[in-house]
Amino acid sequence: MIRIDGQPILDAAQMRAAEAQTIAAGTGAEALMARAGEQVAEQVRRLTAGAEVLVLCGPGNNGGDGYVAAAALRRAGHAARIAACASPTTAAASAARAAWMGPVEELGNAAPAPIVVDALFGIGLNRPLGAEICEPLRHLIGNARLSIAVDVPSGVSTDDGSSFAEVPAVDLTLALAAVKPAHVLQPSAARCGDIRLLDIGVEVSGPVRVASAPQLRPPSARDHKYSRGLVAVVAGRMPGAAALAATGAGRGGAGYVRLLGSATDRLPHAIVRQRFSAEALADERVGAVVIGPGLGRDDKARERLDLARASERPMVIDGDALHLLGEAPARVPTILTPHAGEFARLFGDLNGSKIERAIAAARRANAVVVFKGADTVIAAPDGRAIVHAHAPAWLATAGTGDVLAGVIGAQLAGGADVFTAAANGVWLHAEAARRAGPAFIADDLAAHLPAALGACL
Ligand SMILES: NC(=O)C1=CN([C@@H]2O[C@H](COP(=O)(O)OP(=O)(O)OC[C@H]3O[C@@H](n4cnc5c(N)ncnc54)[C@H](OP(=O)(O)O)[C@@H]3O)[C@@H](O)[C@H]2O)[C@H](O)CC1
Ligand SMILES: [K+]
Repeated sequence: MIRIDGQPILDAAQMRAAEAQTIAAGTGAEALMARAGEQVAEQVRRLTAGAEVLVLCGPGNNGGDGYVAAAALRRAGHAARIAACASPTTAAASAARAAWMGPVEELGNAAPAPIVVDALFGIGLNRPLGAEICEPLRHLIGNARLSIAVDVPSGVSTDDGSSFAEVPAVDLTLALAAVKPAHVLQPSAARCGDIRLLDIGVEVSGPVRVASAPQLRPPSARDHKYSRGLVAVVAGRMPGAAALAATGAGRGGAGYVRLLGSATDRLPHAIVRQRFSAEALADERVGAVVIGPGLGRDDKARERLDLARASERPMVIDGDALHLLGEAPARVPTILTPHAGEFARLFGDLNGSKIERAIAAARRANAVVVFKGADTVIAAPDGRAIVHAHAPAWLATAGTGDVLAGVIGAQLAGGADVFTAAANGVWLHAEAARRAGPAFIADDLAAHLPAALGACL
C-alpha cells in the first residue's frame, strides 16, 4: 500500500491506455486482475483479524477483482462470501468467477457482514446506479464495521468526482495502479475514506499529480531580507484583509513585507506601511505584488490594479482584483487565486472536471490558477496540475483566502517559480490550518505558518 501524496492522477481513458500498454508488453488482463485481487485480499486480511468478509461483485473487471480477492481470502482460511448484482461480462471476470468455488448470493438478498468489500463498479461506471443496486449497497455499507472500496467507491464518476448515486462513504479505498480524479475531487473524494494505492505493475505517469509536502530551502548565511523576498501587499477599501495577507506573507517566509496604502492599527511592527504609489511598486527588489484582498471594486481599486500590473512585478491576484481583471492574458509571472464563484465569473464557459477547467483557465489567462475549494487545483498553462484534496474543512472561514494570497506571495518573492510558489503556498496554508485545530479565525492561522514551514525544511 502506497500513500497517494505526489502520485500521478489518471482519468479512466488514460488508465485504460496505460493498462493496454502493459497488456501489449506481455502481461495479460487476467494476470493484472490476479495482482489486483490478491493485493486487495492481502490488505483486507491485515485489517480485519479474521472477521467475516462480504465481497460485492459487479459485472465488469472491478467485479473480477472482487472474485479474485474473495477466493484468495478463502484460500488463506478467511471467512468470505460473495454477493453479485449481475453475471460477469468480461473474459477476465468470467474466469475469476469460475475460479470461485463457493456460492454467489443475490446482492438484494445478501445479509450484512462486519467487513464489506465493494467491487461492484470501478472506472467503467457510466450512468446512474439503479435503486436495486443502490439500496442494498447503502444497507450493507451502513451495517458494516469496516467498508473497503476496490479502485473507486461504486457510484462515483471517475473522471470528474461527481456522484451517480447517494451511497455512504467507505472507510478505505484501494486505488488500483493510479489515483483517479474521483479520489481527489469533491464530492466523491469525501466518499473514499482513507485512500491508498496498490501497485499492480502498470506504469503510470502524467502532468497531473496529488499534492505533496514541499522541500523548502532554509535561508543560508549569505541571505538577507531582500534575497529572502520582498512582498508588496496592496491595500484598499478593507485594510483588514490586506493586513491578513501581509501577515500571511511575513509568517509564510518572506524576508520583508510592505503594506502599500491604508493600514489597520493592529499590524505587526515588522510589516512596513508605505503610501501606495507607482514608485513603491517599481522598486526592483519587490519580488511579488499581492493585490486583491480587501481592495474594493471602485475606480481607485481599478487604478491600483492597473498600476500594479504596469509595474511588471510577479503578481498574486486575489479577491476583488479578480473582479476587476479583464480578459487579456498575463504578460508577467502571475498567479490567480479564485474560489468557485470568482472562477465562474472569470471562466464560466469552460467545461470538464475541475482539473480540466483549471488547466484550460490557466492556458487562457497565461497564469497559474489556484482554483480554491475543499479540493484546490493548482494549474499551469503548460498543462501541469496539482490537486490538494485534504485541507481541513475548518479553513472555510472568512479571511483565510487573504492569508493564502500572502503565503503564496512570500513563496514567489522567495524565488520559487509561479507553479511551485502556488503549490507550496497551498500546502503550507493547509498544514497551518491542521496545526491551528478546529474553529480558528483567519487571524490565528498565520501564527501556525512558521511551524508548518519548519516541517517542510
Ligand atoms: N487499472 C488497471 O490497470 C486494472 C484495473 N482493473 C479493474 O478493472 C476495472 C474496470 O473494469 P471495467 O470492466 O472496465 O469496468 P467496471 O467493472 O467498473 O464496470 C463495467 C460494467 O459495469 C456496467 N455498468 C456501468 N454502469 C452501470 C450502471 N450504472 N448500472 C449497471 N451496470 C453498469 C457496464 O455495463 P455497460 O452496459 O455499460 O457495458 C459494464 O458491464 C477497474 O476499476 C479495476 O477495478 C483490472 O482488474 C486490473 C487492471
Ligand atoms: K468499487
